Amino acid sequence: MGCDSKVESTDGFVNWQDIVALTQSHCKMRDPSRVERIINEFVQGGPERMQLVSDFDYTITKQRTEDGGPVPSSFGIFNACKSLPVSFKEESNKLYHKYRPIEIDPHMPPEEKVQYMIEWWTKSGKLTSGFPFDQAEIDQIAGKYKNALRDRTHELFDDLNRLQIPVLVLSAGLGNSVISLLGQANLMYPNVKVVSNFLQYRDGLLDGFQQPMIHTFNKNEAVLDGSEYYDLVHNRDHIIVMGDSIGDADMAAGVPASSHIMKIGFLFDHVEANMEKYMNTFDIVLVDDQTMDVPRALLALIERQHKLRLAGNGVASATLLHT
Ligand SMILES: C[n+]1cn([C@@H]2O[C@H](COP(=O)(O)OP(=O)(O)O)[C@@H](O)[C@H]2O)c2nc(N)[nH]c(=O)c21
Ligand SMILES: [Mg+2]
Repeated sequence: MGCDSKVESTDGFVNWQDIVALTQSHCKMRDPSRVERIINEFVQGGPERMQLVSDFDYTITKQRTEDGGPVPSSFGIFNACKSLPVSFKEESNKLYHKYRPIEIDPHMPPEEKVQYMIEWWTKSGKLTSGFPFDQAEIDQIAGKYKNALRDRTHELFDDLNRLQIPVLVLSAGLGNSVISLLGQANLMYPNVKVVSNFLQYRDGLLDGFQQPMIHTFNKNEAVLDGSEYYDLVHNRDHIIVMGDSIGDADMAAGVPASSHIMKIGFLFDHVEANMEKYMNTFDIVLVDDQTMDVPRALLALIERQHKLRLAGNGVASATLLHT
């Protein structure tokens, strides 16, 4: 259905019920009035105050494809490469089976998990060392999944590029796969930055991951402190955060407390069991939504008001259908 917005207002105020994408039955909001307030702040602030932070795996890629085919994670794309030594695959599997249950253990407090996660990413880096590896292998596999991106991802990235809104793709996975897939899908616009774990080479052989290590518990904007990207976005206090895991909601941690943050969560697995947690964590929960329609609807409103302002018309007085 695209990002239709049915907005009729004489004072520029947007009612959430008029945003068609938000009225869909699979779009859930704990507090619609809060969502409405933030949208109006975004609309009034304009594109120059906006930034978007997104997870990659199962947020930019789909959680479910039309043909039911699986979508590998960024580490999964690497692990599917044929030239990897058998011992690498075995050891890496062992690590996964040891640490993944800890990562998702609902009883262990996060403070305790951090050490285990650092251990996992460190051991994984050590394993990813000492053998030759050609990026072309990742490119070949990633290329097969260009169509596994959410519907209208291209339109979303076009919107963001046109509005010059910085996009941070933050992934605790493997950056080489992320960049490869986004690049082959022609989405690596100049306003897109990928912060993730990248392969490092020494003397022609793999030598683990480059620093800083990005794991599930430091996967937020604080890790950017002092970087060029931080300088670019630190004045942009209107933030859209998108993710599919509960931890993704914290990706804007590190930005000034006064910021307005809209957290969008894509929920697919174990919907009933997870619903309450997602509703308490994200402002908007999208259940089995494999599109970018909701973030696009927000951007359409921001762009519409921006254009009216540029045209010398301070408030929205137009009726705009099917933008
Ligand atoms: C170190 N390490 C971490 N992971 C997983 O990769 C995920 C990357 O984290 P993420 O960027 O939050 O991606 P997500 O969208 O999949 O949540 C983590 O949640 C871990 O479960 C890993 N997965 C594989 N296959 N191999 C690894 O070495 C490895
Ligand atoms: Mg994810």
